[in-house]
Order: sequence, then structure tokens, then C-alpha cells
Amino acid sequence: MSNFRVMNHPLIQHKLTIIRNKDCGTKEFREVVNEISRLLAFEVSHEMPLKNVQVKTPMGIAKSKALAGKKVAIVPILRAGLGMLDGVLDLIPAAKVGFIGMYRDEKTFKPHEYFCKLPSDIADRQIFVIDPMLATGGTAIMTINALVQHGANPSNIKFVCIVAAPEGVKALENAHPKLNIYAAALDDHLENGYIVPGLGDAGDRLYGTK
Ligand SMILES: O=c1ccn([C@@H]2O[C@H](COP(=O)(O)O)[C@@H](O)[C@H]2O)c(=O)[nH]1
Ligand SMILES: O=P(O)(O)OP(=O)(O)O
Ligand SMILES: [Mg+2]
Repeated sequence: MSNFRVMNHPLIQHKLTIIRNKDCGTKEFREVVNEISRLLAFEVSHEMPLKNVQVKTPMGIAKSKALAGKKVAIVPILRAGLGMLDGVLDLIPAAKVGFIGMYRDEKTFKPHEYFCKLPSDIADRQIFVIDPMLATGGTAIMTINALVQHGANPSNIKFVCIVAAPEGVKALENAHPKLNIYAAALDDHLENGYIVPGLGDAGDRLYGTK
């Protein structure tokens, strides 16, 4: 699991405990997912490349730094990934946003794509794919495949989730070895396609559906 990292920041871990609780209501769940996503974006963007610049201050010239890498595109996987979008955009407000809609078949857990709208220059961007849950890995793999078909290179893609299952991390790493994968937690296992202990169905908990 070399390209997989768990973000152990105490604030992320504390907030994750709040949304794992089955009694956390829709409003608080949505708010805290947003807060965790902002913190995850902060941690993940730690690796963004910088260049040296000079800037005139009111007192002189400062040797300083500015972002040097590719421009960013954020791709939430609908629906659940939408809950993470505002938190990531808070930190990277100039990012373009693409959308991929996926749902899992209730019996087979196989993903089905129902929507795809990406920035035309997606292949030239650093891409953050966001989805709170990495379970079997099918949804993430199909999403990365779609991005590759649009010209993206997996080494320029970061998959950011909140809870991951070992099965999903392994499947995603096998399918896309160059991909970087980030999570707030690596849980125990899957049961009937759901992460245990996990937090349930993230989309349903975000939007109050069942
Ligand atoms: O515990 C879970 C497991 C899955 N989800 C939703 O499913 C997909 C990911 O499932 P894969 O099996 O990895 O394809 C994810 O988009 C979630 O929306 C969930 O909410 N909770
Ligand atoms: O992956 P699913 O089927 O749970 O979809 P959604 O994110 O719309 O809940
Ligand atoms: Mg769902």
C-alpha cells in the first residue's frame, strides 16, 4: 500500500468520530464532512510544488514562494463526493470542477456511470478526485478509467476519501499503481459491500435519503 496514506491530524480524527456516530443528524453530518474535507485538502496540498518569486512589500523586496505546478481540477463523484466539494474549494478556490455521477447496483455493488462533465483541459491539470468512501474500489476505478480516457495521467491524480476499506485500497492500487490515495481512516473490512465499521451510506447520510 505504498501510494496510500492515512491523514492522522487530530482535528480530522476527532471530526471523523462525530460523523461515524449513527445519531449524527443530516445537518451536522454535512457540516462536519465539509470541515474534514477542508482539512484533508490542506494536508494533501502539502505536496504541491513551489517556485521562488520576489514580491515588493511596503518595506522592501521579499524572496518568497508561489505555487508552481499544474492548475487544479476537483472531480467529486456524485452524489456522496459532492459533500466534500465546498471544503476542498475553500482551499483551492480557482480550481475547475468536473462531475462524474456513479451509483452502485444494490445487489452486485457494481458501479454504473450516469453523468460525466469534465473541464476540457482536464488532461493538463492536477486532479483531486473526491468521494467519502472507498469500499470495493469499483466506483473509484471506473472514475479514474474515465479520467484516463479523457487524457489524464494517473500520476497527476489524487484520490481523496474519508473512510477506506483494505479491499478497496488494494483493488484501486492494482488497477492504477501510479495513483496517490489519501484517507482519514483505513477501516477493518467490507460486509455486503459496506465498510465496517465505516459510517454507513455517505450519500444517504448527507442528503437524508434512504
Ligand atoms: O460503506 C459504504 C460503502 C460505499 N458507499 C458508497 O459507494 C461508493 C463506493 O463504493 P465502491 O464499492 O468502492 O464502489 C461511494 O461512492 C459511496 O457513495 C458508502 O457510502 N458507504
Ligand atoms: O455509490 P452510491 O450508490 O451509494 O451512490 P450515492 O453516492 O448517490 O449515494
Ligand atoms: Mg450512496
